[in-house]
Amino acid sequence: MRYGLGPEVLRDLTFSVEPNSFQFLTGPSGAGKTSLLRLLYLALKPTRGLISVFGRDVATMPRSALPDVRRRIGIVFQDFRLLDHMTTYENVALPLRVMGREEASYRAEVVELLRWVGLGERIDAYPPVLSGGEKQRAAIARALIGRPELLLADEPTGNVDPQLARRLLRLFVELHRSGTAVVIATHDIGLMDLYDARRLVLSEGRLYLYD
Ligand SMILES: Nc1ncnc2c1ncn2[C@@H]1O[C@H](COP(=O)(O)OP(=O)(O)OP(=O)(O)O)[C@@H](O)[C@H]1O
Repeated sequence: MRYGLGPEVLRDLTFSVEPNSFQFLTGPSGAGKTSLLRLLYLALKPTRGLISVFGRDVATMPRSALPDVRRRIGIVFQDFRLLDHMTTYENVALPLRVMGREEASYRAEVVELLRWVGLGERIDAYPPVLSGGEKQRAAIARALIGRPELLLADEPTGNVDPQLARRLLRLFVELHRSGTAVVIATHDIGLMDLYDARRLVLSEGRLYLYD
């Protein structure tokens, strides 16, 4: 992967994320973690090389197939990407609304998840008035609500205190136990030490696997 005429950001990577697996993706700032997650989310195309997602080659996938593939992926962006004109509840419920579900069938589920991530009091608040940590938890809840087959999370505990980080990690582990493949990009060694899992380590554009 390279951006424009810049240097190669990622090179000679070979790995797979197995269904129902759990892994941390780590490496120093600028090592390419976000780029790798964006490649897996099909938000970027590799300059060279082959990526297949859910068994389909990304290079030959028609644009029309993208929404279906993305619906199977939950993603927590580093900058949250919440919609400011929707309440916390509406942001989190959005993936279910897009799937065409009736509100009556999911309202309780959304409220329960919001309570779980500690946003029970912020259900009707709009993102501009949320703190960084609250936005992060709303972004996590939105990524989890559709029970995706693959969860990609970019520094999902970067804005919360260590106690809440542990709680969120537990949520990711539970999701994994219920059948989701989880990839968590993080710098936080303390967080990784809390859960014995595979580590994908990026360094100078290359990937080292510690199973
Ligand atoms: N849109 C872009 N255009 C040009 N270069 C980019 C772009 N996005 C990222 N890069 C470069 O690619 C490299 C990898 O960046 P990336 O954001 O993937 O790293 P990261 O490991 O996620 O970093 P951090 O931990 O700081 O978020 C960096 O050198 C960065 O400057």
